[in-house]
Amino acid sequence: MACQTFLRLVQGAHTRDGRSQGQRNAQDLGGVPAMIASAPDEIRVSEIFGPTIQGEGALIGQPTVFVRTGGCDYRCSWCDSLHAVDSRFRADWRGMSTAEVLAKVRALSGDTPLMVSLSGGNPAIQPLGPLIQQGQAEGYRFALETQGSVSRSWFADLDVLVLSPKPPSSAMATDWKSLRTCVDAAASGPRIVLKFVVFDEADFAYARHAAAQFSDLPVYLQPGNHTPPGPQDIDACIDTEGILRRMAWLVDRVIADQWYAAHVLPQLHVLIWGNKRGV
Ligand SMILES: C[S@@+](CC[C@H](N)C(=O)[O-])C[C@H]1O[C@@H](n2cnc3c(N)ncnc32)[C@H](O)[C@@H]1O
Ligand SMILES: Nc1nc2[nH]cc(C(=O)O)c2c(=O)[nH]1
Ligand code: SF4
Ligand SMILES: [Mg+2]
Repeated sequence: MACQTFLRLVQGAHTRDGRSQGQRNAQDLGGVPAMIASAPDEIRVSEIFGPTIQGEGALIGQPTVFVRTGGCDYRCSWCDSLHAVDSRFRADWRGMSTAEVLAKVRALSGDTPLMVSLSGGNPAIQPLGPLIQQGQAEGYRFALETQGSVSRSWFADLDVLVLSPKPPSSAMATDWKSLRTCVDAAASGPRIVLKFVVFDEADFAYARHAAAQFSDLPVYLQPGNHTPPGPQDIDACIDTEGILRRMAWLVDRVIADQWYAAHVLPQLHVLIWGNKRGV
């Protein structure tokens, strides 16, 4: 698909159906059970790749294998991983057992344990508890990235839980109660961090407000990117200039606000490779 066409598709998600944010989220959340793979222990996988470096947030720079699950209860207007969200890509997703996923992780890492990032889609809607336990028994560590809409008791077993609630520019509404439940579910175990995508002033204000409600959690801010996901010719339309402009603005904004506890980082992998898959 041509780059511009894809970009229009992604941006169009803002006003696609005229429903309110709350209505859209409620309907999407209602679909969660249907998105869990039919066999109860099967993990719906979009892609497994690496090792590469973690490009975002608290673990930036760490060699990591990514397990990207398929299916999400959100539809962020600017999602950079639509191939793991939109049902148009469903044919590329595959139901895999815990053993199959672990075997792939082992093969990619040359049997040397490292950090595994569980991302998606929303990995919280997949049965990942056994993978985390069995992988950890072999020395692998697990981080999970989620928007905080669905919590699981097995969050407590993670090494790192990255909660990335979605700001106004995403056109999604935050369920603050669910977000709190995620934090509570993980309270006894992993390191928990907040990561916010920021495109504009309203997103910045949202991040400020959300962080204030979880004042003991470290905060990572990253400039949003409008680079569409997918095709191989992605480098041709990477929005590097826009990303760096927003990055500079975000640094200024944090300093002006004396928000000295915040960390500001770009998506390093996007700067290096664009939104290319598998890196
Ligand atoms: C693709 S999401 C998958 C995990 C989960 N659904 C979530 O949103 O946290 C992984 C990370 O990428 C971030 N992300 C997605 N699209 C982005 C974009 N266009 N610019 C910057 N970050 C983006 C999300 O906010 C999240 O922190
Ligand atoms: N290198 C690299 N770092 C990442 N950090 C978060 C990613 C994601 O899409 O979840 C991601 C990704 O896809 N690649
Ligand atoms: S919650 Fe994450 S995976 Fe789902 S649409 Fe938003 S950014 Fe994409
Ligand atoms: Mg990504």
